[in-house]
Amino acid sequence: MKTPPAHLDSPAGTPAARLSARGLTLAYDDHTVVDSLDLDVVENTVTCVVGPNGCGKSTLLRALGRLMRPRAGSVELDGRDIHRVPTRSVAQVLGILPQQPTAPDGLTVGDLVARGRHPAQKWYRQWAAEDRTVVQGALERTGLAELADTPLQELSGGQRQRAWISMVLAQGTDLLLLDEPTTFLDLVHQIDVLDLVRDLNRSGGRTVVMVLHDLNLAARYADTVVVMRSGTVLACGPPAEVFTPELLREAFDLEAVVTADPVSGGPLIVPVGRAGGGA
Ligand SMILES: Nc1ncnc2c1ncn2[C@@H]1O[C@H](COP(=O)(O)OP(=O)(O)OP(=O)(O)O)[C@@H](O)[C@H]1O
Repeated sequence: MKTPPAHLDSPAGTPAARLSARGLTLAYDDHTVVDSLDLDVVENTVTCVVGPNGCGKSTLLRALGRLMRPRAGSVELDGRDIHRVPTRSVAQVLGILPQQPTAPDGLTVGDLVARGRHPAQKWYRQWAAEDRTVVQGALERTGLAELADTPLQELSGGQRQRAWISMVLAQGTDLLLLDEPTTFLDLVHQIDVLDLVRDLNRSGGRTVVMVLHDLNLAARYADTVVVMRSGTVLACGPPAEVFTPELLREAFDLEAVVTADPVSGGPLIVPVGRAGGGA
């Protein structure tokens, strides 16, 4: 994939939006899923949230994206409780790709990506040449330009995932929250998407928080890894410091060898088996 065009960058000269969680508790009915969690997302970096199934990663991401109200504590955007910030203002700085996004039947790829522009549009300006350029740039950036007129339901899982990523890109926000952006993607497209995310961060100034299951991809692409277990943060820091055999045992019940990734020089996790030798 190519370097992101300038119009997909964050607005020049504007300070990056700050996102944090303070004593965040999230629950579904009486089931507490995230418990008194504190997190400061460092601006202009890539943060990967990892952890075993069901530990609360998606729930945390949804709350960070204002899709869920906390039971206690808060999510703060630039120091303000995110639920006190108007929806449109949030959408202008924060784009979220949930785990299982849904779209109405018949929507084409181009229509979906164009929807990403809505928060950027002013009441007096419905659709401008700039919006068209941004949508086209986002489609090209994810290799979908030729499928712009294709209905979403006719795409493969991987193509559909890239269409949603294009929509979030077209939103042009400072902050990108991505839940499993590599779901359904083959290995080459996984690397393409994560290279794109890194480009958007490195040359586009975006702050990225993404949930990833693949620890080695997290090790390669994250500046900071947040390791969750049972709704709390077990460890947070650079992958080389966080991914130790002890931590992997504690967080994932995984016995693993941690060696050097011959490509990135960062940690490479080689699973051995379940810690304790159980089935
Ligand atoms: N909409 C919901 N209603 C009720 N319970 C939910 C809902 N969504 C998630 N849960 C529960 O909350 C817990 C955390 O789920 P969550 O999806 O946040 O975990 P996760 O770490 O993202 O998991 P995975 O790695 O499997 O995607 C699980 O026990 C799950 O069953």
